[in-house]
Amino acid sequence: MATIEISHVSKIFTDKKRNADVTALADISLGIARNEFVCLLGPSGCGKSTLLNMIAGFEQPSVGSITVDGERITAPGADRGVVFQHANLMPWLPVWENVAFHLLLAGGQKAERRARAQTYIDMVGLTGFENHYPSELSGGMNQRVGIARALLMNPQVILMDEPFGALDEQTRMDMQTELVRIWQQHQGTIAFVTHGIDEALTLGTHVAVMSARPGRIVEIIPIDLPRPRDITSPQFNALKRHILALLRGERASFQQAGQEERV
Ligand SMILES: Nc1ncnc2c1ncn2[C@@H]1O[C@H](COP(=O)(O)OP(=O)(O)OP(=O)(O)O)[C@@H](O)[C@H]1O
Repeated sequence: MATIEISHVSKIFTDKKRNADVTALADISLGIARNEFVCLLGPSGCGKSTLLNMIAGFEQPSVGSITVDGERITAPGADRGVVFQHANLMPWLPVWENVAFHLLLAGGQKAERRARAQTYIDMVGLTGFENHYPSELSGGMNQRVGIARALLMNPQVILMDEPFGALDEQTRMDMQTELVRIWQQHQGTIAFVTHGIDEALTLGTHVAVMSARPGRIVEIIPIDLPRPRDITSPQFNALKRHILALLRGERASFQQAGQEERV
């Protein structure tokens, strides 16, 4: 059985201001197996974040169900670590205290928190920055702190919502390399939301291409390319061309339907 099982999930939001319903997702079924790294790729507004938020337990499906290791998701839990576009760190706490923040909430002793934090600080390549404050770090380093904080709970799955979206190109590529290394070392299951075709193809064991709203899964593409991935290789470009064609097809049907596009 898959670690994450999304079964016939639809999500309808009620837009109270306009007195209308918005169907964000329609009949999504997707299984993510243990240790898979699945990138959710699709046009803006197709419901990627909504789907991730439902796996996280922040939102509930209107129809269908989501399970993690067979347990139906009804609320957030320590089995799922979440990393957002912005790390949302506590500016008054040093790196190690931010990494061990959940242990602080749980009433853990300082020595234990410090020791547990160090493992993950080392894993994300921040050794030596334990006592720095978030304002003293670059955007990429702050994201590493956010990733370490999510890993510390040793979650079954890590859910990432455009975690590198706010970084410059070079830092983003460095972070992608780091994330693949961490994923290989940590042996986790990852669902990763992105706008970037290159990013999805660089990271994923699979890319789930989604349609414009209401979001559906158009195709789940297994990515068998060797790592580290060569973004200039003919195989990489062939996959990119295929995904572009899928997304262009989606965009054309979206525009024909007379809807506004926000890509
Ligand atoms: N709380 C909400 N109430 C009403 N509508 C919502 C709510 N959250 C999301 N939506 C709508 O659901 C649709 C999907 O939004 P979502 O943020 O999941 O898309 P996305 O693919 O992650 O977009 P982007 O790539 O631009 O971040 C959008 O049309 C959005 O306006």
